[in-house]
Amino acid sequence: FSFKASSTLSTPHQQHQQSSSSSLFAGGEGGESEWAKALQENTGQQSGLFDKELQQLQSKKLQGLSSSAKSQQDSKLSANAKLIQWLEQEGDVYLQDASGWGEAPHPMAISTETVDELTNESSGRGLLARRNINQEEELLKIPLSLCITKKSARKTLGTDVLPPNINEYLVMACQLIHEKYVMGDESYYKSYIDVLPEVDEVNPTFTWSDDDLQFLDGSPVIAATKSMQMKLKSEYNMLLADEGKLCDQYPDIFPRDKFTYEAWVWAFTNLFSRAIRLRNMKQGETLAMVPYADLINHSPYSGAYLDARETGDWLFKTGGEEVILYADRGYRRMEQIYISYGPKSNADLLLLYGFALERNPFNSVDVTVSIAPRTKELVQSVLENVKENPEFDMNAEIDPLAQEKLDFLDRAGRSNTVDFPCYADRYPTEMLEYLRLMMMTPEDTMGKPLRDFDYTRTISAANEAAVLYSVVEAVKGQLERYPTTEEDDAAIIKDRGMFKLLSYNQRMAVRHRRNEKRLLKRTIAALEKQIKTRGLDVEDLKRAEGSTLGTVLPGEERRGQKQRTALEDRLDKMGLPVDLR
Ligand SMILES: C[S@@+](CC[C@H](N)C(=O)[O-])C[C@H]1O[C@@H](n2cnc3c(N)ncnc32)[C@H](O)[C@@H]1O
Repeated sequence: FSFKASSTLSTPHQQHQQSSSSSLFAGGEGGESEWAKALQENTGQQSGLFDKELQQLQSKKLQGLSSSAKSQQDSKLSANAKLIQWLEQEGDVYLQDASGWGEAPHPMAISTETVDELTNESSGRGLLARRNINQEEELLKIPLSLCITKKSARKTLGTDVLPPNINEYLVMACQLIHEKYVMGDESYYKSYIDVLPEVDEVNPTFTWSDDDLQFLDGSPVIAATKSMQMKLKSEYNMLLADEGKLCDQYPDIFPRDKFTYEAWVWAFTNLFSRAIRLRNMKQGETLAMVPYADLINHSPYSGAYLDARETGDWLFKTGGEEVILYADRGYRRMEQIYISYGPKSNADLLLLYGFALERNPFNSVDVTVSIAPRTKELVQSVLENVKENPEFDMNAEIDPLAQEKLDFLDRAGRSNTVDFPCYADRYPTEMLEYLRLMMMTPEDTMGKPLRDFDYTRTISAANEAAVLYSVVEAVKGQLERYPTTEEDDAAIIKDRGMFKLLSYNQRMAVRHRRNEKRLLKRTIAALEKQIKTRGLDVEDLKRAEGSTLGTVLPGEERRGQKQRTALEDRLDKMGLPVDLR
């Protein structure tokens, strides 16, 4: 089997569609050779041509494998088959490839091993098209009654033990631990729990060792990871482990030897990388672990996403709810099906899902900008300590608007530090507004108060120049934090033999830091071009570049910030309690 062989399955028109869709996925997701590789992988179901073909290929492939790899493969296959059986029995989910009464053959099958085409790294299990699939075809339907949610967790562990206002991540983590470590073979969800990966199969950065994290030195992912680690530990202690908490209060339900911190980290590894927020529920929204649906890998180019709907047809509503997925486009037989986990940057993916993409249109790097307004006191104190601050501009002047700027920020509930996601070609308006304000001079205000200006728009050419130059400076500052250059990283990756010797985490880290540097360099180039094309680099606007106002003062960057970091914003959006400090 090869990609070319597949063309016998499709019409010329379909072939045209196929090649255009595979070029869309040239970022290592669904490209042609991955398609061919996926073909050589495997599924766990017994009947039908598709499975027979795959089994034949499978046995060929297994010939080259060690016996431990073979037995690992076998146990994965049997876990897949058991999951499908469980879903059919318990949820009446139709997953067969044969047509039945009123049911079309199920369009997908589980592959136990998929790989990223560009990096050749494993992406674990995935779902493949069993046959050609039309756009908008229904791909799956899983009843909510089989999902793990806050409701199922409270019901399982006791509604009196876990109060109604408890955070859904925390309570679902408890149910996951309960099913895997307390109930084990007796768990109702056993077939589902058995296909959930271990921590070392996912490797989100919050589970990395400090040695591995060192490979990310300079990257904002480290701070995000450390915050997350602290957060997980304190949530664990506050809910379960501290004196008088659940392990003490209800030792039968929360036995300490099962509700360990390791189990907690396993539960969160699975929650962060697999739980889905269903928004279209009868009663608002809910976070859910959805068996089978959570076997679908991520592509930032996919237009498909999972959501809930009420069961039954338009005439007879049955009162239940189910999770559904429609095809975002046509798929050819054997192609891997992807959904979008949302517009996530590589840093987010690495932190929560344990992988990053070589091509990601949503990629960004968090950059901190902090402009210290030069009040009289500040300038004096810095000049007094000039030895410690050699980079400080000796001609620094007091900014006559400094105090007004600080008061303005204070009234708006803002601090003088912004942490913003830097994309190669766009900047958040929040950052531009902040910088426009901080760069105001008496020539801009002409005596009017600062609050009379609209900072969502350009104030003056000189102000805009100062803004863009300070973004360049902040981005350069971020680049300087890395101990190695992009070229160093590229050389490490290029030496394939050596690169292979690094662990998965280390390889991910090197690729990631290189991609961050690439993005930051592109940002600088784009900004410099913009400054030129907008005519902002002319001499009489020089106050911008040489401005005493545009520099980040030593030690000022993180001091006294009130505002949340970009990570906290993301956790907030995910529904986690976010007060990390
Ligand atoms: C919802 S699960 C998808 C199924 C998963 N592959 C499995 O084996 O169970 C999400 C996890 O799949 C992997 N994954 C998903 N999309 C990926 C991609 N495009 N590249 C690499 N790994 C991916 C990551 O390990 C991620 O944490």
